[in-house]
Amino acid sequence: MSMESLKIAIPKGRLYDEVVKACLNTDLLDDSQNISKLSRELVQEVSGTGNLFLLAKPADVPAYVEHGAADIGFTGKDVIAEKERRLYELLDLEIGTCDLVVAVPNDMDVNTLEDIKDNTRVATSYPGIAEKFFRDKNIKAEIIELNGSVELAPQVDLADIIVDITSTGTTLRKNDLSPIAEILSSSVRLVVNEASYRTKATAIDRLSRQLEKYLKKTGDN
Ligand SMILES: Nc1ncnc2c1ncn2[C@@H]1O[C@H](COP(=O)(O)OP(=O)(O)OP(=O)(O)O)[C@@H](O)[C@H]1O
Ligand SMILES: O=P(O)(O)OC[C@H]1O[C@H](OP(=O)(O)OP(=O)(O)O)[C@H](O)[C@@H]1O
Repeated sequence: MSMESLKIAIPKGRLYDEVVKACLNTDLLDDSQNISKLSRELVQEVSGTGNLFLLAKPADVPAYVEHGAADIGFTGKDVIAEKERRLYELLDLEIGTCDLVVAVPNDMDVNTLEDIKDNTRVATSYPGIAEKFFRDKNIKAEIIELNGSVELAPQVDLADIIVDITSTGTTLRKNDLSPIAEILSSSVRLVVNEASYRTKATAIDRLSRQLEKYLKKTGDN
């Protein structure tokens, strides 16, 4: 049976290997149809299927999907939640798991959210999520947007506290920070363009079922 071909936005950084591994268990890709991030080609056509893999920054995957440059995409819930978008979130792949937390310097006298004073400066790469979180808690925070190495900011007095990802906890620990609240727990999700889900429903539903089967198989082990 010939399937509709799909444009698939995938994250080219740390999530790449696990996302490709999941795709290898679907019609999107098989072992003989290699894609490679080492080639530096950001659009890669898969032989035989007409599927196109787009290698994007994880935070940009939702934009490619929302605007229809990609039919579907794989990326972290953290970056999906950062901005309100018109797209469907179809599946949790349970890979790339990490937590978005509020963390404070160990020598700061703050143990819970209630201890945070008004006008506290918060460094984060998630200004949308952080803004909303503190607003909902009636805490007046001043958000300072950074693109990475957020744990550095409190050490040089650019910010008082941070909102950032933690996974093993090493980066927080090595920078004398402790988490005091979890904002969201993240993992890789399959997201789908709204129009593509109407015009390519057969291929997308089939893919979703294959991924679910793969998840069940890996979960059982
Ligand atoms: N320590 C971690 N452990 C597991 N998953 C993580 C961790 N940190 C981030 N992630 C997930 O991976 C995504 C970021 O991936 P990656 O680090 O490749 O992108 P990036 O932030 O654009 O990095 P860079 O700017 O270094 O290319 C996050 O959005 C999150 O979903
Ligand atoms: O709990 P850990 O296992 O230490 O992981 C957490 C770190 O991983 C990510 O950083 P990344 O390596 O992507 O660098 P970045 O700070 O430039 O985003 C995240 O932003 C944390 O800094």
